[in-house]
Amino acid sequence: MAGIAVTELNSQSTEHGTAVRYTPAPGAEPLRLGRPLVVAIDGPSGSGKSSVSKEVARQLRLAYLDTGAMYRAVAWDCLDRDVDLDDGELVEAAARTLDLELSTSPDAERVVVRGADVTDAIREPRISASVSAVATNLGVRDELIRRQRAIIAAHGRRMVVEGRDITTVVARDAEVRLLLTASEEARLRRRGAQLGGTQSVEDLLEQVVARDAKDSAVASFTQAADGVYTVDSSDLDFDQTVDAVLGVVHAALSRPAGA
Ligand SMILES: Nc1ncnc2c1ncn2[C@@H]1O[C@H](COP(=O)(O)OP(=O)(O)OP(=O)(O)O)[C@@H](O)[C@H]1O
Ligand SMILES: Nc1ccn([C@H]2C[C@H](O)[C@@H](COP(=O)(O)O)O2)c(=O)n1
Repeated sequence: MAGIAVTELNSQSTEHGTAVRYTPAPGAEPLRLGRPLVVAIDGPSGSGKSSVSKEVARQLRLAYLDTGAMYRAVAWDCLDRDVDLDDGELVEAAARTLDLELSTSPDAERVVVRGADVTDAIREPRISASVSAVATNLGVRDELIRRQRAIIAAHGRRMVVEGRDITTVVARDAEVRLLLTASEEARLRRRGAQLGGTQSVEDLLEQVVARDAKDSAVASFTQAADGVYTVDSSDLDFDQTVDAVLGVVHAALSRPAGA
Protein backbone atom coordinates (compact mmCIF):
# COMPACT_ATOMS: atom_id res chain seq x y z
CA MET A 1 0.00 0.00 0.00
CA ALA A 2 1.25 3.48 -0.90
CA GLY A 3 1.78 5.01 2.53
CA ILE A 4 -1.88 5.45 3.46
CA ALA A 5 -3.41 3.45 6.28
CA VAL A 6 -7.16 2.98 6.56
CA THR A 7 -9.27 1.10 9.04
CA GLU A 8 -12.48 1.39 7.09
CA LEU A 9 -13.33 1.88 3.42
CA ASN A 10 -17.02 1.44 2.71
CA SER A 11 -18.82 2.05 -0.55
CA GLN A 12 -22.41 3.22 -0.44
CA SER A 13 -24.54 3.54 -3.58
CA THR A 14 -26.74 6.61 -3.87
CA GLU A 15 -29.09 7.86 -6.55
CA HIS A 16 -26.26 9.99 -7.99
CA GLY A 17 -23.28 7.65 -7.72
CA THR A 18 -21.08 5.90 -5.24
CA ALA A 19 -19.94 7.55 -2.03
CA VAL A 20 -16.79 6.16 -0.49
CA ARG A 21 -16.21 6.77 3.19
CA TYR A 22 -12.62 7.01 4.39
CA THR A 23 -11.48 6.65 7.98
CA PRO A 24 -7.74 6.88 8.63
CA ALA A 25 -6.31 4.59 11.28
CA PRO A 26 -5.65 6.46 14.56
CA GLY A 27 -2.16 7.96 14.42
CA ALA A 28 -1.57 6.76 10.87
CA GLU A 29 0.88 8.76 8.77
CA PRO A 30 -1.36 9.88 5.91
CA LEU A 31 1.37 10.06 3.31
CA ARG A 32 4.91 8.99 2.78
CA LEU A 33 6.73 12.33 2.90
CA GLY A 34 8.59 13.35 -0.23
CA ARG A 35 6.77 10.96 -2.54
CA PRO A 36 5.25 12.76 -5.58
CA LEU A 37 1.50 12.97 -5.28
CA VAL A 38 -0.56 15.14 -7.63
CA VAL A 39 -4.31 14.98 -6.96
CA ALA A 40 -6.05 16.43 -10.05
CA ILE A 41 -9.66 17.54 -9.54
CA ASP A 42 -12.02 18.87 -12.23
CA GLY A 43 -15.71 19.67 -12.14
CA PRO A 44 -18.41 22.19 -13.03
CA SER A 45 -19.04 25.47 -11.25
CA GLY A 46 -20.29 25.12 -7.67
CA SER A 47 -19.52 21.40 -7.43
CA GLY A 48 -17.21 22.13 -4.46
CA LYS A 49 -13.79 21.84 -6.14
CA SER A 50 -12.10 24.74 -4.34
CA SER A 51 -13.44 24.16 -0.82
CA VAL A 52 -13.08 20.37 -0.96
CA SER A 53 -9.63 20.48 -2.61
CA LYS A 54 -8.30 22.84 0.08
CA GLU A 55 -9.45 20.52 2.87
CA VAL A 56 -8.03 17.46 1.08
CA ALA A 57 -4.71 19.31 0.69
CA ARG A 58 -4.70 20.17 4.41
CA GLN A 59 -5.39 16.58 5.44
CA LEU A 60 -2.77 15.14 3.06
CA ARG A 61 -0.32 17.97 3.81
CA LEU A 62 -0.03 18.94 0.16
CA ALA A 63 0.17 22.33 -1.55
CA TYR A 64 -2.94 23.60 -3.32
CA LEU A 65 -3.38 25.23 -6.74
CA ASP A 66 -6.61 27.02 -7.72
CA THR A 67 -6.21 27.29 -11.51
CA GLY A 68 -9.53 29.14 -11.85
CA ALA A 69 -7.99 31.97 -9.83
CA MET A 70 -5.37 32.36 -12.58
CA TYR A 71 -8.05 32.81 -15.29
CA ARG A 72 -9.88 35.22 -12.97
CA ALA A 73 -6.64 37.19 -12.43
CA VAL A 74 -6.22 37.64 -16.20
CA ALA A 75 -9.85 38.82 -16.47
CA TRP A 76 -9.31 41.29 -13.60
CA ASP A 77 -6.13 42.60 -15.23
CA CYS A 78 -7.88 43.13 -18.59
CA LEU A 79 -10.84 44.94 -17.01
CA ASP A 80 -8.52 47.05 -14.84
CA ARG A 81 -6.53 48.20 -17.90
CA ASP A 82 -9.59 48.57 -20.17
CA VAL A 83 -8.37 45.78 -22.47
CA ASP A 84 -11.20 44.84 -24.86
CA LEU A 85 -12.12 41.22 -23.98
CA ASP A 86 -13.20 40.68 -27.61
CA ASP A 87 -9.67 41.43 -28.83
CA GLY A 88 -8.13 37.95 -28.62
CA GLU A 89 -4.56 39.08 -29.33
CA LEU A 90 -4.59 41.73 -26.61
CA VAL A 91 -6.12 39.29 -24.09
CA GLU A 92 -3.50 36.67 -24.92
CA ALA A 93 -0.75 39.30 -24.53
CA ALA A 94 -2.22 40.21 -21.11
CA ALA A 95 -1.89 36.56 -20.01
CA ARG A 96 1.65 36.16 -21.35
CA THR A 97 2.88 39.28 -19.52
CA LEU A 98 0.75 38.93 -16.37
CA ASP A 99 2.67 39.77 -13.19
CA LEU A 100 0.93 37.28 -10.87
CA GLU A 101 1.66 36.02 -7.36
CA LEU A 102 -0.51 33.16 -6.10
CA SER A 103 -0.50 31.50 -2.70
CA THR A 104 -0.26 27.71 -2.88
CA SER A 105 -1.12 27.20 0.78
CA PRO A 106 -4.58 25.72 1.41
CA ASP A 107 -4.74 27.96 4.50
CA ALA A 108 -3.94 31.34 2.94
CA GLU A 109 -5.78 32.40 -0.18
CA ARG A 110 -3.86 35.30 -1.78
CA VAL A 111 -3.82 36.53 -5.36
CA VAL A 112 -1.68 39.56 -6.26
CA VAL A 113 -1.60 41.19 -9.72
CA ARG A 114 1.00 43.89 -10.43
CA GLY A 115 1.42 44.35 -6.66
CA ALA A 116 -2.32 44.79 -6.01
CA ASP A 117 -4.07 42.30 -3.71
CA VAL A 118 -7.04 41.10 -5.81
CA THR A 119 -7.93 38.06 -3.67
CA ASP A 120 -11.50 39.30 -3.08
CA ALA A 121 -11.91 41.32 -6.28
CA ILE A 122 -11.49 38.28 -8.56
CA ARG A 123 -14.54 36.63 -6.89
CA GLU A 124 -16.90 39.50 -7.70
CA PRO A 125 -19.85 38.71 -10.00
CA ARG A 126 -18.46 41.14 -12.66
CA ILE A 127 -15.38 38.88 -12.98
CA SER A 128 -17.49 35.69 -13.01
CA ALA A 129 -19.52 37.27 -15.81
CA SER A 130 -16.48 38.05 -18.00
CA VAL A 131 -13.96 35.31 -17.19
CA SER A 132 -15.24 32.88 -19.85
CA ALA A 133 -14.09 35.31 -22.57
CA VAL A 134 -10.59 34.89 -21.16
CA ALA A 135 -10.80 31.14 -20.48
CA THR A 136 -11.94 30.36 -24.04
CA ASN A 137 -8.92 32.16 -25.55
CA LEU A 138 -6.55 29.34 -26.62
CA GLY A 139 -3.46 31.57 -26.36
CA VAL A 140 -4.37 32.37 -22.75
CA ARG A 141 -4.86 28.67 -22.02
CA ASP A 142 -1.49 27.81 -23.55
CA GLU A 143 0.25 30.35 -21.28
CA LEU A 144 -1.63 29.45 -18.08
CA ILE A 145 -1.20 25.70 -18.64
CA ARG A 146 2.55 26.31 -19.03
CA ARG A 147 2.61 28.27 -15.75
CA GLN A 148 0.49 25.67 -13.94
CA ARG A 149 2.83 22.85 -14.94
CA ALA A 150 5.81 24.92 -13.77
CA ILE A 151 4.12 25.54 -10.39
CA ILE A 152 3.38 21.81 -9.94
CA ALA A 153 7.01 20.95 -10.76
CA ALA A 154 8.30 23.66 -8.40
CA HIS A 155 6.36 21.98 -5.56
CA GLY A 156 8.05 18.64 -6.19
CA ARG A 157 4.77 17.31 -7.64
CA ARG A 158 3.10 17.32 -4.21
CA MET A 159 -0.08 19.24 -4.81
CA VAL A 160 -3.86 19.20 -5.10
CA VAL A 161 -4.67 20.99 -8.36
CA GLU A 162 -8.24 21.89 -9.30
CA GLY A 163 -9.94 23.39 -12.35
CA ARG A 164 -11.60 22.27 -15.57
CA ASP A 165 -8.80 20.64 -17.60
CA ILE A 166 -6.47 19.29 -14.92
CA THR A 167 -7.34 15.59 -15.32
CA THR A 168 -7.33 15.79 -19.12
CA VAL A 169 -4.59 18.32 -20.03
CA VAL A 170 -2.58 20.03 -17.27
CA ALA A 171 -1.78 16.93 -15.19
CA ARG A 172 -2.82 13.93 -17.25
CA ASP A 173 0.01 12.09 -15.47
CA ALA A 174 -1.35 12.84 -11.97
CA GLU A 175 -1.19 9.99 -9.46
CA VAL A 176 -4.91 10.56 -8.71
CA ARG A 177 -7.44 12.04 -11.14
CA LEU A 178 -10.98 12.80 -10.08
CA LEU A 179 -14.13 14.49 -11.39
CA LEU A 180 -16.20 16.16 -8.65
CA THR A 181 -19.80 16.56 -9.76
CA ALA A 182 -23.12 17.61 -8.23
CA SER A 183 -26.60 18.12 -9.63
CA GLU A 184 -27.41 21.52 -11.13
CA GLU A 185 -29.92 22.09 -8.33
CA ALA A 186 -27.30 21.43 -5.63
CA ARG A 187 -24.73 23.65 -7.34
CA LEU A 188 -27.15 26.58 -7.71
CA ARG A 189 -28.23 26.21 -4.06
CA ARG A 190 -24.61 26.12 -2.83
CA ARG A 191 -23.51 29.11 -4.90
CA GLY A 192 -26.59 31.09 -3.76
CA ALA A 193 -25.77 30.36 -0.10
CA GLN A 194 -22.08 31.13 -0.66
CA LEU A 195 -22.99 34.59 -2.00
CA GLY A 196 -25.20 35.24 1.03
CA GLY A 197 -28.50 35.09 -0.83
CA THR A 198 -27.64 38.33 -2.67
CA GLN A 199 -28.11 36.96 -6.21
CA SER A 200 -31.36 36.51 -8.16
CA VAL A 201 -32.17 33.12 -9.68
CA GLU A 202 -31.37 34.60 -13.13
CA ASP A 203 -27.97 35.85 -11.93
CA LEU A 204 -27.14 32.45 -10.42
CA LEU A 205 -28.15 30.66 -13.62
CA GLU A 206 -25.85 33.01 -15.54
CA GLN A 207 -22.90 32.56 -13.15
CA VAL A 208 -23.20 28.78 -12.87
CA VAL A 209 -25.06 27.18 -15.78
CA ALA A 210 -24.39 29.65 -18.61
CA ARG A 211 -20.71 29.99 -17.62
CA ASP A 212 -20.27 26.19 -17.66
CA ALA A 213 -21.84 26.06 -21.11
CA LYS A 214 -19.35 28.64 -22.43
CA ASP A 215 -16.35 27.03 -20.70
CA SER A 216 -17.34 23.59 -22.06
CA ALA A 217 -16.26 24.79 -25.52
CA VAL A 218 -12.60 24.46 -24.52
CA ALA A 219 -12.50 21.92 -21.67
CA SER A 220 -14.30 18.69 -20.88
CA PHE A 221 -15.43 18.66 -17.24
CA THR A 222 -18.89 17.11 -17.16
CA GLN A 223 -17.90 13.52 -18.00
CA ALA A 224 -14.97 11.66 -16.48
CA ALA A 225 -12.26 10.78 -19.02
CA ASP A 226 -10.82 7.25 -19.10
CA GLY A 227 -9.11 6.40 -15.82
CA VAL A 228 -10.67 9.35 -13.97
CA TYR A 229 -12.70 8.60 -10.80
CA THR A 230 -16.05 10.32 -10.19
CA VAL A 231 -17.41 11.61 -6.88
CA ASP A 232 -21.00 12.88 -7.04
CA SER A 233 -21.58 15.13 -4.02
CA SER A 234 -25.26 15.93 -4.69
CA ASP A 235 -26.41 13.99 -1.63
CA LEU A 236 -23.26 14.40 0.47
CA ASP A 237 -22.48 17.14 2.93
CA PHE A 238 -19.09 18.86 2.88
CA ASP A 239 -17.35 16.46 5.31
CA GLN A 240 -18.75 13.40 3.51
CA THR A 241 -17.46 14.78 0.22
CA VAL A 242 -13.96 15.30 1.63
CA ASP A 243 -14.09 11.71 2.99
CA ALA A 244 -15.17 10.43 -0.43
CA VAL A 245 -12.27 12.19 -2.16
CA LEU A 246 -9.78 10.87 0.41
CA GLY A 247 -11.26 7.42 -0.22
CA VAL A 248 -10.56 7.82 -3.93
CA VAL A 249 -6.97 8.90 -3.21
CA HIS A 250 -6.53 5.76 -1.15
CA ALA A 251 -8.13 3.55 -3.79
CA ALA A 252 -6.00 5.02 -6.59
CA LEU A 253 -2.77 4.66 -4.64
CA SER A 254 -3.65 1.10 -3.63
CA ARG A 255 -4.22 0.02 -7.24
CA PRO A 256 -1.49 -2.24 -8.58
CA ALA A 257 0.80 -0.45 -11.07
CA GLY A 258 -0.59 -0.60 -14.61
CA ALA A 259 -4.11 -1.57 -13.44
N1 LIG B 1 -20.73 18.60 -0.41
C1 LIG B 1 -21.09 19.84 -0.14
N2 LIG B 1 -22.24 20.07 0.50
C2 LIG B 1 -22.65 21.32 0.77
N3 LIG B 1 -21.98 22.45 0.42
C3 LIG B 1 -20.83 22.28 -0.21
C4 LIG B 1 -20.33 20.99 -0.54
N4 LIG B 1 -19.17 21.13 -1.21
C5 LIG B 1 -18.96 22.46 -1.30
N5 LIG B 1 -19.95 23.15 -0.68
C6 LIG B 1 -20.10 24.62 -0.59
O1 LIG B 1 -20.53 25.04 -1.89
C7 LIG B 1 -20.01 26.32 -2.20
C8 LIG B 1 -19.33 26.25 -3.57
O2 LIG B 1 -18.15 25.46 -3.44
P1 LIG B 1 -16.79 25.83 -4.20
O3 LIG B 1 -16.61 27.32 -4.26
O4 LIG B 1 -15.75 25.00 -3.58
O5 LIG B 1 -17.17 25.31 -5.67
P2 LIG B 1 -16.28 25.29 -7.00
O6 LIG B 1 -16.55 24.01 -7.68
O7 LIG B 1 -14.86 25.60 -6.67
O8 LIG B 1 -16.93 26.49 -7.83
P3 LIG B 1 -16.26 27.41 -8.98
O9 LIG B 1 -15.66 26.52 -9.98
O10 LIG B 1 -17.43 28.17 -9.54
O11 LIG B 1 -15.28 28.31 -8.31
C9 LIG B 1 -19.07 26.67 -1.04
O12 LIG B 1 -19.76 27.55 -0.17
C10 LIG B 1 -18.81 25.35 -0.35
O13 LIG B 1 -18.53 25.50 1.03
N1 LIG C 1 -8.38 24.86 -15.37
C1 LIG C 1 -9.34 25.81 -15.56
C2 LIG C 1 -9.81 26.55 -14.48
C3 LIG C 1 -10.78 27.49 -14.71
N2 LIG C 1 -11.24 27.69 -15.95
C4 LIG C 1 -12.23 28.73 -16.20
C5 LIG C 1 -13.64 28.36 -15.89
C6 LIG C 1 -14.24 29.53 -15.19
O1 LIG C 1 -15.12 30.25 -16.02
C7 LIG C 1 -13.06 30.42 -14.81
C8 LIG C 1 -12.90 30.62 -13.32
O2 LIG C 1 -12.88 29.35 -12.68
P1 LIG C 1 -13.51 29.13 -11.21
O3 LIG C 1 -12.78 30.04 -10.29
O4 LIG C 1 -14.95 29.50 -11.29
O5 LIG C 1 -13.27 27.68 -10.91
O6 LIG C 1 -11.90 29.85 -15.39
C9 LIG C 1 -10.77 26.95 -16.99
O7 LIG C 1 -11.21 27.13 -18.15
N3 LIG C 1 -9.80 26.02 -16.79
